Amino acid sequence: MTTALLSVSDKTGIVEFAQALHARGIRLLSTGGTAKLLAQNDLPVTEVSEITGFPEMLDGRVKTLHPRVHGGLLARRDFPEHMAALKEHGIDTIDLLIINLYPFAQATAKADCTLEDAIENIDIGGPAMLRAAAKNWQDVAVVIDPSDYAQVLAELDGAGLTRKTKFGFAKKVFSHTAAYDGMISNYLTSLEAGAEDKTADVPAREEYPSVFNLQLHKVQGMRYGENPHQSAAFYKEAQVANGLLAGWTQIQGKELSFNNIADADAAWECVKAFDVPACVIVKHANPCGVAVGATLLEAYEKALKTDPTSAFGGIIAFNRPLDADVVEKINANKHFVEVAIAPVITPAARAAYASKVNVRLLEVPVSQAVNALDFKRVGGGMLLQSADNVDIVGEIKVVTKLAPTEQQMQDLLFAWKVGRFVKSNAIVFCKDGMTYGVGAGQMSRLDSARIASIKAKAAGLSLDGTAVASDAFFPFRDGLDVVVDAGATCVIHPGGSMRDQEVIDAADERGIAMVFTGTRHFRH
Ligand SMILES: NC(=O)c1ncn([C@@H]2O[C@H](COP(=O)(O)O)[C@@H](O)[C@H]2O)c1NC=O
Repeated sequence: MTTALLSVSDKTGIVEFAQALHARGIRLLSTGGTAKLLAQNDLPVTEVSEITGFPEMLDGRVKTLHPRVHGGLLARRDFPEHMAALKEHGIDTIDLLIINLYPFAQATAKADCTLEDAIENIDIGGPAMLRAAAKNWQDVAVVIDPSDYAQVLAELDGAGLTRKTKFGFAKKVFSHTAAYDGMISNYLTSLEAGAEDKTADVPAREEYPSVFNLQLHKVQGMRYGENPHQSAAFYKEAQVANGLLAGWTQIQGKELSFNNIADADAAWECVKAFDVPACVIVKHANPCGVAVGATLLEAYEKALKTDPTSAFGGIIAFNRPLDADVVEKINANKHFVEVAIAPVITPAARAAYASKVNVRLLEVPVSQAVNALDFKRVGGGMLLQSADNVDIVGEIKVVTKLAPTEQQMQDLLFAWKVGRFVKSNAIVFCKDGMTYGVGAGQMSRLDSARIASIKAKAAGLSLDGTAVASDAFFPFRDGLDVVVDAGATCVIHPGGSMRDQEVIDAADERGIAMVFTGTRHFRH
């Protein structure tokens, strides 16, 4: 390896890396700003303009777009005719390319970014060199990630960069340029009509671009998908926001399955919604026990009471560090869980779980972060929407003669929070920071109401004095009658039905308190 070309926008670590290359006898070529920085640090550097015979021009739009650069990158060293062409035209080979591109993402994230600014931040020469070098990966190593600098130096000190490393770098490059172009496409196709006539303005943008590009990185292949005859793999975003499930650290247990991950996400999203110690137990993507308490132990014991039968083999999530006392209780209850999730699993809790080798333990930092967009696959298409991450929009309105007491209001708000994480139609009975009955995923709200009360009875729980949340309005009074017959004394739902008055009259007639939220929380 004799010659390296360095051309970076983000100059972090570049001086040290260039020093290390120089110390290994590698000649340094570089573009304007990068070359200047290297020279300031006493490194002998040849400017690209010296070898092209052209100054960098057009405000940097043309720097490296020249046969002396691209010939040096693209010539196959094992093709005599390629090498002869280089010799004929006096072109030297370039063996190592170190690049990062104009920061389009950072530029367009700024509130005052005009269309002109955005366009100027589209790198042209960089991707061209990246693609050239990556295409010729057998002869040229191309490094875009500063975290790879150390590996490059280590391999240079050995037998030279391996084919595996160079091919890995080439794959990384094409994924990177695909993501870079995807980002540009998302930006440009989100501009509102007429942006092209006002390039000096900050352009108005549609929420959803006309072409949507998304890049995901494979985390793991899976033994199977939702069912054993389905294949599956798990992918995640390049940058997972702190607090989202995909940022998990697995402490113990077998590999997570497709259903484990889907259910873990449901449990984690629900438990994160609470700001006091909380426990959520999920089965088949629905909470079958949710509770808050003064301690996690109390929250766990309450959550388990809702539906101990369904809780067996479920996914359990906590929003506070999980300590040994809770794990010991889980073990004493012979409560088998597939996955346990918490922001921290203390060494004592890990020790208490150590003998249950099949239980997957995940740590995920707690935060209020949610996915910016929610996706749902349909045949030949994809639905995109923003996250359903509001508890209540607007004011809660008491619509009955009877207003809820302070305690009832607390129970109603708890039930409403839980209801957001229950598949529609959702009916949730709650009291004292705990779910008493969960009716999920029924085609009729009436059936969800009936199922919730049947399940509560099966768990030996009385629904007397409970608060009920319904994820959408009661279209008729019948659903309301079912929950009041079961023992509920207050109800929260969005309202907005044609027959609101019929339902309000029914609530008054039955002597319960009812509030409207004005917000619906369907979940499919
Ligand atoms: N136009 C070109 O020929 C060209 N060649 C390299 N660049 C980019 O220029 C940047 C480095 O510039 P400088 O070394 O002048 O700070 C890199 O992000 C590199 O990707 C170019 N700039 C943009 O297209």
